[in-house]
Amino acid sequence: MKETIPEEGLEHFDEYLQNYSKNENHPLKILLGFYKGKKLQCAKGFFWLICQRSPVWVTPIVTANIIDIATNPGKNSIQRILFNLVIALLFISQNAFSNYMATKHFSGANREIEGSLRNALVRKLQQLSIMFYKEIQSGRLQSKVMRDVENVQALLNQMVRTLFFFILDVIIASAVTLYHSPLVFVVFLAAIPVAVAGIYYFKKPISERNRAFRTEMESTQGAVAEMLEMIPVTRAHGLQEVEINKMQRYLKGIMHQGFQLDLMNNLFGAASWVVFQSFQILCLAFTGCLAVKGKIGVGEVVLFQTYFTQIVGQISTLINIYPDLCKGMESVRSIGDILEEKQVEPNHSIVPLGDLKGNVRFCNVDFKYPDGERYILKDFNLEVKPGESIAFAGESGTGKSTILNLLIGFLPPTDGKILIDRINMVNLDMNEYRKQIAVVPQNTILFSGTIRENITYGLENISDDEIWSVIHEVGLEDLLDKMPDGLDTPLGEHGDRLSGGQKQRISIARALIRKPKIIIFDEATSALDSASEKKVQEATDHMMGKCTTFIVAHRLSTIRKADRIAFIKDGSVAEIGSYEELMAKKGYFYRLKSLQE
Ligand SMILES: Nc1ncnc2c1ncn2[C@@H]1O[C@H](COP(=O)(O)OP(=O)(O)OP(=O)(O)O)[C@@H](O)[C@H]1O
Repeated sequence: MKETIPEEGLEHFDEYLQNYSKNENHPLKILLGFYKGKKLQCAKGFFWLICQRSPVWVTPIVTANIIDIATNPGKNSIQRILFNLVIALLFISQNAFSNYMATKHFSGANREIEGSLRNALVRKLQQLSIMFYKEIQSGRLQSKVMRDVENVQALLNQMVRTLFFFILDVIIASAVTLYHSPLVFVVFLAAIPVAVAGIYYFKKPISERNRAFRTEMESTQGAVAEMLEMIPVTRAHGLQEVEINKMQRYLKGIMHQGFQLDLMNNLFGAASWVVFQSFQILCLAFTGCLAVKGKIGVGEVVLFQTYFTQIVGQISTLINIYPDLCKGMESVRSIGDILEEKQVEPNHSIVPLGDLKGNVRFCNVDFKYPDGERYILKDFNLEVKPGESIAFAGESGTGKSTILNLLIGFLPPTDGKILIDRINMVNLDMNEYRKQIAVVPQNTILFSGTIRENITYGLENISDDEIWSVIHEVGLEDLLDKMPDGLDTPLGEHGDRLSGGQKQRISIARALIRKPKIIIFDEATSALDSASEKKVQEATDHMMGKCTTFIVAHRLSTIRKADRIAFIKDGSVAEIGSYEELMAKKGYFYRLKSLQE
């Protein structure tokens, strides 16, 4: 049997954000909010759940009837027993089908919520500012997208069935008991406050220990991701034991918090078992006494006992899954940390940019990192004309990469403004702007696709000729000749099969194929040998004049051909001019250049 989830799509992003902001700090309300728009599906699911559960309510009545008939045989006893048997069999036999139908409706809804939640997280992660990522380990985020959403999905599945069955069982058992004996009903009622008191007493410590455990898991996941990234460095320096010891500290943390959580969960489970088993046996003794006194029949003793066992069973299940419910609620909060995160990259999109020409102007820009103490840029002014190439030079840490990040819009100026084609950057649609620029970052980032996919990343309908043209520009023909499937050769994770220089040239090819109006090279030639550097240098020189080019390079010889070089010192431009002019001036640039020779 193959069923599919009704395709409503996974796009519930705005709805989920509203759900979180409206029901702040109420995970249960947030959970119910996920079912918005799924009322019909839930109603159908509940109908089938009632059918599925019905044998549990009917069989005790049938059992009691048969026992009563057997202990007091009379006219038509066999027929009456057979009639009860048929009724019971009818209810029992439909259970498999109704179970399937209930699962189909609820699992469909819950899996869709699971997918939509992950989709909402992915969308939000794509909106958060680059600064947010500098502050949080990626492993923690992975844990939220995968593990926390899985916990919420498990919670939804458990919540629906267990809570619904509990409520129905209590109602049916109470109604039938009340009908047969109000006195026994009162004994039944006494179990409820005991359950509530138990949950109330254990609620806080279980929640706290769940939170501590979840935080510990997130930290460890972050540390594992970091350890994996560091493996080549660790191995190269023979620091395996240092890393193992570092990881052991995290693992001990999980061990400790997990142990505390297990103790609390089990104490809770055991305490409730003792209380309810005692209740059950008391109930049996009580109804037994009533039967001895002739107030109720033997069949009714069995009926009450079965119902009471059911209610106790349901309460025990509820109590046993309570820690899981807490874990799920904690995950609802954890997902909220991302969905409610305020560090979203602003994108006002007030003024249309149209075709970018490439005029860039920094007007009195001040910049300070949110957690930084000093201004990296102070009263920074610079105008770059379309097609001009400008290189930034200066000592390490003077803010060259920061200027490029401001230009990409990763960082907002603390004061002052950046004009792009005379439009203040804060009023631009950043996606429209960034589609017309290209960046070759300091650290090359490749993914596990093919060479073709890595070069054309995100672009469609790019011909082989266009790809080959940029491959020639960056001098990658030699590499392609050696690749078994040419452009369609997979690169392995992060392009690990390539040399640093080859990776960097692919990164440059990715920038060039976009035919950008502004191109930004952040030390793009730093990992290249002299032969590759020459080829890249030619490609860079080729780009100069075609589009506005910004370059940061430590090797000052590589920026020789730039139209102007701006020497950055104390947060602003200390010197500006062509290579020859700055060398002739014998100022800061000249001195730095002389140090490199
Ligand atoms: N996220 C951050 N938070 C606080 N300070 C930062 C952050 N990133 C960078 N800085 C600081 O800002 C200053 C400028 O950094 P930037 O990377 O722009 O310098 P740079 O001139 O490109 O250096 P280099 O030539 O060594 O690459 C440095 O002192 C650095 O420590």
